Amino acid sequence: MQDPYATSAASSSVPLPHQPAPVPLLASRGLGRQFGLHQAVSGLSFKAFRGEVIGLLGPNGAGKTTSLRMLAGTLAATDGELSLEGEAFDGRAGQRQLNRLKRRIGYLPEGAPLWPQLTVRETLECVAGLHGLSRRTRKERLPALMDRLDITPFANQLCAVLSKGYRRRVALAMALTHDPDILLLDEPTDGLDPLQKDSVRAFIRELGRERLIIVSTHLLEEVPRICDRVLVMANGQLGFDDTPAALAALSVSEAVPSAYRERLGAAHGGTSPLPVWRVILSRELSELELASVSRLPGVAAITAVSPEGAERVSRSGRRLMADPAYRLVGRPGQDPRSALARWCSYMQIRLDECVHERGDIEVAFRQLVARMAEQPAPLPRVKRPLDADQEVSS
Ligand SMILES: Nc1ncnc2c1ncn2[C@@H]1O[C@H](COP(=O)(O)OP(=O)(O)OP(=O)(O)O)[C@@H](O)[C@H]1O
Repeated sequence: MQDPYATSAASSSVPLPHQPAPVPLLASRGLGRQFGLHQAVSGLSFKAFRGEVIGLLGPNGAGKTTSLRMLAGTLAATDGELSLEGEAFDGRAGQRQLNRLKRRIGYLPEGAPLWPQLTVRETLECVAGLHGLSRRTRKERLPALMDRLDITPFANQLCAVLSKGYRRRVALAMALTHDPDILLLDEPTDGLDPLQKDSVRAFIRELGRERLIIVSTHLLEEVPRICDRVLVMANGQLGFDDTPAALAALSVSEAVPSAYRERLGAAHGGTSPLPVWRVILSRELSELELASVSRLPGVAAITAVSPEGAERVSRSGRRLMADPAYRLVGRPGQDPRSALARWCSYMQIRLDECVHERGDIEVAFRQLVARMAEQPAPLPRVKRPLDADQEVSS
């Protein structure tokens, strides 16, 4: 996985003139959806590229399903537009144009709706027919897909009697029938047993090598395993767009004094994490020495932390004070460790430990969502452009 700080530094570098900016496979600009007077999603903007697996996170009601439905072309947007390899689609896109979008997209909807009166095989045949796949392509693709998702033994079973986990797998197979290059998956591992969860996650990673995958999930532990990038939504708005490691790092940088966080974070989009190291030295630093460290290249701040268990026991059983521990905050994209090591050597202070604090994705998610909840909710437009539940016909 990429180092988040390396990413921040790279993204801030100016592209060389001869390098054309890559065209995103899917992009959304100011996408929004209003249901009646309720603004469910507003100002959703991001660019997504082939080969990315993007996690879409957010608390219940954040707007994830609404966003995925708009991206899949099954729900009309009331604001903004999305584009597929540069071709723009907005709420007024015609059916023919939307069908072109749908041919490129595989969508696994929330709840995995199936046709109860059809068998698994009939379901996949039917979906393949709707996508206009030739008999030959169906013969090659469907058995392989059923094998990969372990549903071959249930091929002749009615969908109505499938267990929740198998319904999910059949729905995933339906989304993949036409071999789309964009996959939008709404909670794909919901209801699966632990072994199947692992198998589907591995499958998603495999599929993501050559496609773009956007996957909504409440299972935060699966995000670092399958995603290269995370979008976090709350109140219908996007509040974070970076790597899973960068999201986890937010939990550590939350512990950084707010004055530094605001000063440095604001310069990097507000939610950018600051790189943090836990440092243990052979002796305590004076105020003067702390000020001297905070001026080293790449250092934003250094603060003393109270170590858990303020004392330790030596081999002889003697109680010793714990080593002085500090939290060293780097500037985004910079690594202050060598400067610190040189300073310690000059000052004849032993640098016992300098460990990158990676943080905890669950803690970071909670903190971020709580912070986003404090922001005012988006105001709906007074005029209703569409009825509350108007959808795009499929
Ligand atoms: N068809 C609809 N008509 C009216 N309101 C809707 C409709 N669909 C969604 N909403 C509202 O839009 C908001 C966002 O819902 P959405 O289902 O997108 O959230 P979510 O993040 O997917 O939630 P969850 O994690 O619970 O699935 C909610 O307040 C929901 O009640």
